[in-house]
Amino acid sequence: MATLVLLRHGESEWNAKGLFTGWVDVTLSPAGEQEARRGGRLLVESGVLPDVLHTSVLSRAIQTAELALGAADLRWLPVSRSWRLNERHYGALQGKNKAQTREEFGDEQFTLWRRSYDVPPPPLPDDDEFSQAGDRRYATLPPELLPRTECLKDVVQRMLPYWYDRVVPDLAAGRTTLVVAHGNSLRALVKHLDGVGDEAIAKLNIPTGIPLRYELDDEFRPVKPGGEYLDPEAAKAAIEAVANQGR
Ligand SMILES: O=C(O)[C@@H](CO)OP(=O)(O)O
Repeated sequence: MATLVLLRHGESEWNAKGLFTGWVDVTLSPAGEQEARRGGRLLVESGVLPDVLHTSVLSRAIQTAELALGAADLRWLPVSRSWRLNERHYGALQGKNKAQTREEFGDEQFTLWRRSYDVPPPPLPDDDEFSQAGDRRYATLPPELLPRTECLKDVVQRMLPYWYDRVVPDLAAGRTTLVVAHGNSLRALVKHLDGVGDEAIAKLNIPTGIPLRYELDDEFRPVKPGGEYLDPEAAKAAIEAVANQGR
């Protein structure tokens, strides 16, 4: 049996403005910083003390982990970071306002781009101001792996190698493992863990800043499907708010 804790970063500056973010490297809003610290306090109050940390290479996840672990007096934890835990690349929607996009393209197309399993938005040109084509943090990534857009299926495919090769070994060694990542990279991981269907995953949303604990069996599958938010009431309201973004 092993304990896995998933934490979506706190509210970012672009979450607050209602913009599609993806791989754009925005920082936390002041409210997001508070959420991150509260996430750390929830870990302590629930007696869930991680031994290791995994994050994406995006600042909002790194900041969240630092603030949460600071609040839990666990800044010293060993850490591993990977682009494979990054948010879904949102293609040509990066930098666009969600409500305006919904108005311009209609609810069906908006929902398809935002929550369908296998329909990616149009690709983002490399010369776009919100492109990551020249970003140093991806310089060692083979060019064919650097996405220009992704659907959730693509995220599952690029995230799973990191899960099997880097996270599972920590769990197998009995380490309580904290993964701090993003709305859609965590949806991809939850889809895998809980075996959520391609249709049903459209309805699954992850709130910012509230740790989600999973006890995993010897095959690294949840003992209790869906896991357990450390603040279930707050999670319920926040999940609803994520679902309604752009409306
Ligand atoms: O903009 C994004 O990158 C994500 C997460 O904030 O948005 P959504 O929840 O709409 O997929």
